[in-house]
Amino acid sequence: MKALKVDHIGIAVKNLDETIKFYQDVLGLECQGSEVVEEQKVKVAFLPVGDTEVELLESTAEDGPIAKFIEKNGEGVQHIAFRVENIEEAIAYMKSKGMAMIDEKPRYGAGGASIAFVHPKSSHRVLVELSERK
Ligand SMILES: C[C@@H](C(=O)O)C(=O)SCCNC(=O)CCNC(=O)[C@H](O)C(C)(C)COP(=O)(O)OP(=O)(O)OC[C@H]1O[C@@H](n2cnc3c(N)ncnc32)[C@H](O)[C@@H]1OP(=O)(O)O
Ligand SMILES: [Co+2]
Repeated sequence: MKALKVDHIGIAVKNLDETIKFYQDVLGLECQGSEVVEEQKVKVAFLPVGDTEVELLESTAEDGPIAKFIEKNGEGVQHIAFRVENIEEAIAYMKSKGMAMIDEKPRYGAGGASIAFVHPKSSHRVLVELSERK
């Protein structure tokens, strides 16, 4: 298994529209659209930069992972997503290396990706997302 690239950097924000303005006006990025991902209780916006993307995440529910993260830490980088060739193989490989998987089966990710999270306790306190895109 080899991570192919940084697919995106996930940033927890309180207000999507306000934060998008910063990335557009100050960093010159363009928002490629937004999507509600019910399963993760988030509304996401993607802003491509080079061959990767910034993923802005606003919570849609008080008990969602982004709401909890902001409650504890405030806004900021919440996860890093690595692109993998085959998500099932990547999950199996991670498990063989003793990683604690939050998701043992692929879940739906924004834009139709297949994703799985590795628990930060296994990955030196960085929440790692694995992402396969067809
Ligand atoms: C739409 C999709 C996409 O890209 O397509 C997305 O990205 S969705 C992105 C949003 N979805 C997700 O994040 C789903 C996966 N995340 C989760 O299941 C959860 O957020 C967990 C990562 C398990 C954390 O849950 P919770 O806060 O309830 O756990 P906890 O308070 O017991 O925390 C356990 C330990 O992990 C640490 N911890 C918690 N969140 C962390 C984070 N984001 N980065 C690094 N460390 C983190 C805590 O400080 C704590 O450390 P200590 O024990 O040392 O105090
Ligand atoms: Co993500």
